Amino acid sequence: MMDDLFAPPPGEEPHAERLAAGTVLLHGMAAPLAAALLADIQRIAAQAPFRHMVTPGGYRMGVATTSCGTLGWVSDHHGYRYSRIDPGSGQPWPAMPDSWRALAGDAANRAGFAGFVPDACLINRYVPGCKLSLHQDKDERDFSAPIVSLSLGLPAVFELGGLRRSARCARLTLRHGDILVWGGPDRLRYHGVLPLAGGSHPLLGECRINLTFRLAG
Ligand SMILES: O=C(O)CCC(=O)C(=O)O
Ligand SMILES: [Fe+2]
Repeated sequence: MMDDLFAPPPGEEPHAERLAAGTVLLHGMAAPLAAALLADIQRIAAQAPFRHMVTPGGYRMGVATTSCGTLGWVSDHHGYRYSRIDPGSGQPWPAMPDSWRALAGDAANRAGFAGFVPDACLINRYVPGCKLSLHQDKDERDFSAPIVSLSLGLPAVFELGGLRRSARCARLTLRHGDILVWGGPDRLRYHGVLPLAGGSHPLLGECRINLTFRLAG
């Protein structure tokens, strides 16, 4: 597959690009695992289907989301929060696969954040035209743990802003298999995703899936 040409050969370290003191892009780190990750995502989504959450302001999100782990991210007219229960099913969220937790811990470690053990993974699905407005990830209880973000499928333009909404954003392309880690002084940076461009990915088709691993509780 085309994209695999850009993944590091087995046993070789992924190219790590430090973008800021607490922000590292691990190019293609997850590409060799993409098929297994996708099979896990399909299993999780069979139990906790992707849905379009409604923001506290009453806006239906274009991005479709689900979660796995002890806690899942939910939004409704009461606000944004983490919940042990999937409001769609009334059941706990699907378990986070051990291999996902290990991969996220490994990525965090390579970025300089040792000992990261996520308890939540938010799974976002974008189709062409979908975007995610500039925001901070601040619903988690403890900001000492980083955010580990893994991208699959179509490439997206990610906006990396500053600690204030008004700060100028850097733009970077997140490609299939890339893992972006931000933490420490960068943990509360504003960030967002520009409208996804059209296209078709050999493995995922006309979509992009992003996993964000968090320590939420
Ligand atoms: O899709 C992405 O790359 C970012 C997702 C994100 O920022 C979030 O889920 O909070
Ligand atoms: Fe975010």
